[in-house]
Amino acid sequence: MLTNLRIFAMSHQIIPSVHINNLCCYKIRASLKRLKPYVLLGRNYSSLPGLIGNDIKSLHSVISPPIAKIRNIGIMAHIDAGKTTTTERILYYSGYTRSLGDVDDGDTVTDFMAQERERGITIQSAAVTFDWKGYRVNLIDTPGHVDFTLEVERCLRVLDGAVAVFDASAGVEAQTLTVWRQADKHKIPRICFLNKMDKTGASFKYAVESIREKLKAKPLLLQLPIGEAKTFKGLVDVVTKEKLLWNSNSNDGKDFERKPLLEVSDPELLKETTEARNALIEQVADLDDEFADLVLGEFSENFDLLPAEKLQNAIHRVTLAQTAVPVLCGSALKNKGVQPLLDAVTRYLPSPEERNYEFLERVSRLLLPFADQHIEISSLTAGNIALTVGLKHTATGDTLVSSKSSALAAARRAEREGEKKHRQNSEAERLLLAGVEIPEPVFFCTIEPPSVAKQPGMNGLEFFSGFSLLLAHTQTLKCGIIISEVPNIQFVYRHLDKPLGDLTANLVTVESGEARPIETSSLSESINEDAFEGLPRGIENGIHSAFILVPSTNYEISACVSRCVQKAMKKADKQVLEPLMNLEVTVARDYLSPVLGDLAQRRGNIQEIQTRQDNKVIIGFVPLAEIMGYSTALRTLTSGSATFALELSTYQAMNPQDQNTLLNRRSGLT
Ligand SMILES: Nc1nc2c(ncn2[C@@H]2O[C@H](COP(=O)(O)OP(=O)(O)OP(=O)(O)O)[C@@H](O)[C@H]2O)c(=O)[nH]1
Repeated sequence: MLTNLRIFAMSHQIIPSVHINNLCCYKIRASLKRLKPYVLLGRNYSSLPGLIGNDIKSLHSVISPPIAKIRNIGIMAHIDAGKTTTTERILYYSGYTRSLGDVDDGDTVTDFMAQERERGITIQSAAVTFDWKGYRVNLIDTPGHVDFTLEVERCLRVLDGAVAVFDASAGVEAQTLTVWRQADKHKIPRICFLNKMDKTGASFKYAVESIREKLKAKPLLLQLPIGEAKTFKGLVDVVTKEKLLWNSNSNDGKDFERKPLLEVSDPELLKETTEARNALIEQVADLDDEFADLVLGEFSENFDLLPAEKLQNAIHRVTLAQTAVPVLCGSALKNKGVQPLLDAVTRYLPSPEERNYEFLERVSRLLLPFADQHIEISSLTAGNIALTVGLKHTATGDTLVSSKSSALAAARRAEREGEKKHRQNSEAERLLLAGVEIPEPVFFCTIEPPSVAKQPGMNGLEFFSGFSLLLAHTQTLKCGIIISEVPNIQFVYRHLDKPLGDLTANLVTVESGEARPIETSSLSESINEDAFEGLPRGIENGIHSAFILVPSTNYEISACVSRCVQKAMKKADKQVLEPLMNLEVTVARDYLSPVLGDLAQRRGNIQEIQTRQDNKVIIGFVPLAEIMGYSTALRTLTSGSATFALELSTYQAMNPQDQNTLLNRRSGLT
């Protein structure tokens, strides 16, 4: 039996979680003989779903729900849209917790790292499992901060669906676009939740328009808000034509009433809802042939007679096909709209069997995640997310198989499928699980512990597979967010111990098959034998480093080659290209001038200043070299009220003056 796991590594504890998908009823059997559930209870948790005390029988129902009843979802958004707050409400209403956690009080379940609680932001993804109306939901809360884009990417790979949370007063923001594109890449069906409907400036219409315009998505309005900002008190279910009002005496939002809209009591709202429902039916019929046939046949005369269930089934198919996105609204903080969101998750997002995965794997030890707590289990049905421990050599992006022969069989099948180029959803696509796409690195440095004693603190970095990933994470480190585990960043030059001989690098051009020397560089110190083992790599590194102006290379060979290329470039007409970043800064009107002034000093090129509710959004470009430490500067300039997002745009030619300054600085002249 060919097996296949998706590894989802959880922080630097090196606990990869495993997402097992399968169309049929295979089971994973762990080699563990003992079945010993252990749960470390911290905050006020209810018993885990289906688990009463240490009842092992009920544990089986915990770990073996039917695949059709499983939802593996992620919550994604721009920073501060309210993902963690929404997740907290979800956990509370599902009975997973008995008290409401608050980001602002630093006691949420999913933001369990000390840094997360201190800063009130999500840094690493947390997975939790709970039940909702007979469904098993595995949920991952992902970070919204631009520095942790990679963390979002590795989560998306294991999800079958996602809830995109928006701040209803801001609509689509810079980082929303990034995570939306990532979800597009992994073909993840989505639901939009317009959160913060209670906030001053909240606008349902504005947020929906921004989804249409900026995300180029087709919003399906499944709800309408009753009131906005201060007057927000509930919502209308457009599909069933019911109003949902939250009891103002209920602090936790658990109690709400669902009533049909009536002509006598709500004539205006009923009219508005009927119009919205008719528009929704037409929109879905345009996207789903089966539903179009139904609507045009039986119900063409009167859409009111169309049963809600038929419409819901069609919305599910459209969501799965990703031709449109259901839009819901609410206020997580004020405890409104979260239960209908959960209903929508189970109703519209796909189960694992509706996605195209087929294989599973034998593993030695399995754990079910409950944020920072884990329960050990012996087996797990396909379609779940679980953790496995002790895999020393695996990293994010790896695919585990049960044996070499199954891996070879998979590779052969993938190859065969690869030849059939035009087939959609090919077997190859299903066999070769998507890797993590690492953002292009923009910083280069080497990190070393200041002493051997500090080495264990850095072990977590090993888990980031590959050099470039480490570089990508350096960006995070530079921004000063995960500092406590990692020592200071320094540029490090390596020395070789055993002298062997001198090295000379010659740079030549080859014209009509004839080599003509351009430049020569010799190394004054001697190098040793070992250095020659990595000769091709060293040469490549040297040329690379000469062009991109990194401060150091790994080996003396590289240094010599680099110097040679740099000398040749000095003689030539050279043009330095520097990384240029797309920048979007959201700032309160009062702080616009100082922020613009600061950007001018940073060689910023402002393209547009938009008005978004009470805020101004500055959109433009800025050279990466000028934006170092920007988060601290911006915080100081705006008393911490502004946010910004950065993304590599392109490499642009520097003007002669800036280029001279840079080259002089690099050669130590200034
Ligand atoms: N008015 C209002 N504020 C909210 C709502 N939901 C969340 N907030 C506030 O918005 C801020 C950010 O909330 P979080 O839940 O941490 O947002 P997040 O998206 O998880 O943030 P990151 O994980 O850092 O990206 C907090 O101060 C919340 O109290 C809401 O529905 N209404």
